Amino acid sequence: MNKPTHPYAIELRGISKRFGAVQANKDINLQVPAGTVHGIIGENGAGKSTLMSIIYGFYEADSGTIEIDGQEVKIRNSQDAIKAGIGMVHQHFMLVENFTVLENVILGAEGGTILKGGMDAARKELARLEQEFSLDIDVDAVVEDLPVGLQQRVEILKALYRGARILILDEPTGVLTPQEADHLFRILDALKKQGVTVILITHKLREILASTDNVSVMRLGQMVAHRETAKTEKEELAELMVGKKVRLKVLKEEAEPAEVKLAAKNISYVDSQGVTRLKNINLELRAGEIVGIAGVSGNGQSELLNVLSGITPMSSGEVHMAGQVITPKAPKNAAQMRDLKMGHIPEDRHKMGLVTGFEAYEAAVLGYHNDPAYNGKIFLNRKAMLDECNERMQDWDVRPPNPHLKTANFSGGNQQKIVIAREVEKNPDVLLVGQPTRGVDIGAIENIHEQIIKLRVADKAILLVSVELDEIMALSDRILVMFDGEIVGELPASEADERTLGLMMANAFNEEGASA
Ligand SMILES: Nc1ncnc2c1ncn2[C@@H]1O[C@H](COP(=O)(O)OP(=O)(O)OP(=O)(O)O)[C@@H](O)[C@H]1O
Repeated sequence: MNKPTHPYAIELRGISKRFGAVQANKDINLQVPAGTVHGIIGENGAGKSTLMSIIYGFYEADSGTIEIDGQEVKIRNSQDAIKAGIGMVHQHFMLVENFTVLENVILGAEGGTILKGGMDAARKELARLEQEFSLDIDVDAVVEDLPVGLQQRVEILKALYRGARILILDEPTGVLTPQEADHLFRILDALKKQGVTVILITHKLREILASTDNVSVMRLGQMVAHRETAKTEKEELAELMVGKKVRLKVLKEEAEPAEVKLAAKNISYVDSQGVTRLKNINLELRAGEIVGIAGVSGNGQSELLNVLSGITPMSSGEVHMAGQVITPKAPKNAAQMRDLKMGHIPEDRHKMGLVTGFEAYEAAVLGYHNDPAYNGKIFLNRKAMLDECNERMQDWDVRPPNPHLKTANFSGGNQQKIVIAREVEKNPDVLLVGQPTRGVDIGAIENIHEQIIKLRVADKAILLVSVELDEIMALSDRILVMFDGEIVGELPASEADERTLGLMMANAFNEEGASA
């Protein structure tokens, strides 16, 4: 890798971007020293993604300049960004699942390594990069067979193959196990040693403190602070982001679980391809307890939430709830489960929680539109819906508090607040919660966690699925671990730690336990 030729790999001056009434970026200045890891933090809607989209050419700034290695560049699209040596690893991977790693990496790559040297040259270059940065990838593996952590490394390889010297990672650890996240940070370290500059967007201050050299803080579209990481701490960063002191710990009393509110007995689910996704799941949720489900994404957690919430019919087994026995022969759909007082915060807010073309006040009653509160004589009572939406936006600090804004145009965290508020405010007896704080900032996490604890205090039964082990450990009273469609272990939260859970999630506990 070439030695940096300028102290700043990238420098932004006076970048502004407006979307209608929203000033998403305002006069942003940023200097990222070459060969460093630079964190960008900020609340939901602070403008981080907009800024990165400008650097990567998805949006053009209204004003301001971008310099790479001291040279001003015009970035009108992602091809320009790639030419300027910028690579981006998105939250949602952009890989062709049934292609191999090699095919994915060379797909669409410009410059014609393939043309000049054929596949062999491409393979050689990949092997070099793969080794240089300890990526640990088999370039002939088919992407769909790879766990998420490896798919992410394929994205990194793809960017490096295209000559990236500045790599932007947007919330990279959201879907990783702790072990995969550790590996990612080792890779970032290797990148840095080779002179690559990394920009890391994350809501996790622990990651910022552990892996960055400098950190910049955004609030309400502006860059409000820059800090050398070694000279700051979690509390200061949280306060800079939110503009006030933030409690970083969940406060809760000892649980006093009461009667069983939901019991799943021997549930199995075989999908339309004939693949068994859930195997003999047995679990009970009691009033006044939070049961956490830990697991690497894709091990049946989503299917479990879908089956329990009535979205997907189970293949065998029974669910007992509110005096009803639900079986494959006597199923209940999602609306009927809602009538039994089940709330569901789905994992994927885009696909299942919202209709992104709807305005916020419409999305705020999705699934509850038959509620008499919103029912006019012929049409829905728009005023009642708007009033309620306005009130909830205040209570849940949704930004901007505009019930007419299309849900697609809220930042990820604010979309999440709209969904959670809708489900929690209906006061369910049983609440299924999937990834409640994915992509949500520290202030909003505090609020969401408080609400979930309040429901527990009010004797609700809560099933929490999250890839965030901190969250599972902080909120749950009991933790179940899922692997390959089965519950492979259970621990009281008081006995759980990250390493133990991480190993159980990889179903490696016994082997490592034996060798430790
Ligand atoms: N295409 C768009 N049209 C209208 N408004 C937008 C658009 N994209 C972003 N915004 C608004 O710009 C502001 C900044 O959003 P942005 O996504 O950059 O924030 P963020 O800091 O990345 O948030 P998060 O952490 O939730 O991802 C928000 O108020 C958002 O609603």
